Amino acid sequence: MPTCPAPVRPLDDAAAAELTTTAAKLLADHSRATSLELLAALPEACARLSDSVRHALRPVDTPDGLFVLRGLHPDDAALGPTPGHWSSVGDAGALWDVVLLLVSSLMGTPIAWEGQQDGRFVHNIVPSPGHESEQTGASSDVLLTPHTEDAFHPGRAHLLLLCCMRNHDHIATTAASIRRTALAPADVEQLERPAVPILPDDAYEEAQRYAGRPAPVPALFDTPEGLTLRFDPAYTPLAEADAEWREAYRRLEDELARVSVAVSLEPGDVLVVDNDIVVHGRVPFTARYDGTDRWLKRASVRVEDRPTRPSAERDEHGYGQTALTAWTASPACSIRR
Ligand SMILES: O=C(O)CCC(=O)C(=O)O
Ligand SMILES: [Fe+2]
Repeated sequence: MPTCPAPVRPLDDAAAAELTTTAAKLLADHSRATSLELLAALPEACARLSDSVRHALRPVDTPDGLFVLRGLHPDDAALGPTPGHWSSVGDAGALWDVVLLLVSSLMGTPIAWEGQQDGRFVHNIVPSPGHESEQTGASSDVLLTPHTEDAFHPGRAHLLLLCCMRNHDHIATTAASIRRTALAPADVEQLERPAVPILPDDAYEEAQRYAGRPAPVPALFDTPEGLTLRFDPAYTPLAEADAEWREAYRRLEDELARVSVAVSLEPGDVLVVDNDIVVHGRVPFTARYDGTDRWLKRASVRVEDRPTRPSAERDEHGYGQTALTAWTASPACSIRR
């Protein structure tokens, strides 16, 4: 896999300063990055940002289905030690939560899940003791298998944003674009057929207990701009599919592996991934557990009215999970802060 394969969108010093100053002011006005009032203030704050920031955050515009925004510079010492678990992050790196929320809001609407990381709109991805072999962001020893983020749910993000706080060991995120694959038309046709469901991943304990019948979903969808995909083999009961579908799925996995790139994020980099075009994962690594581990902040963004998904998704139950959106999130929602 090539090591520096993603299109880089540079952010000049003035644009970077604009984002961090705006974020610092929002944080000073609302005291916490998790404040609902801060979320509600994001659109107005974004409206005041310059064209050069806006230009850097134009939609993903290549078949790579991703880009790296480069030019932000977190102060490693000021961040403090990498927490050992998302639940102990507290306010660490809160300025970067707000920067990421601003970047997200320029591209769409940030979303959160009540059932994940306490309903926070910015998740912290850190290796955690006891979780080394899971298929979640908290793992380390295992390859995090390429997946569509929140593939089990019709309300999943259109864009996934990963902002790097720290990555001393240059641990790569992997990314594979369906638009770079060369599948036979017969395989595409097979995989456009809803054969098996995608089940909630281990980050959603409540959804995993949902009693409703899972709906079979297609892995591929044809759009005027090209194919999109919904893919999470680790949570797909492949044995329930017929042989033809399974074989086509295996060839899809092989093609995605063939075109996969490894993106090692530097502190301050924001990787923007189109969740309809690209599956992402992470290479295995040995966690340090000494306060200097890799640390990413993650946001999920909806971009409404994109013709990238089959309309049948609207009838799915989503295993009882509902995405909360930043502008309409209100204290009535049971977000714990
Ligand atoms: O650690 C990474 O690079 C990616 C982890 C992941 O899949 C995620 O945060 O959604
Ligand atoms: Fe992921």
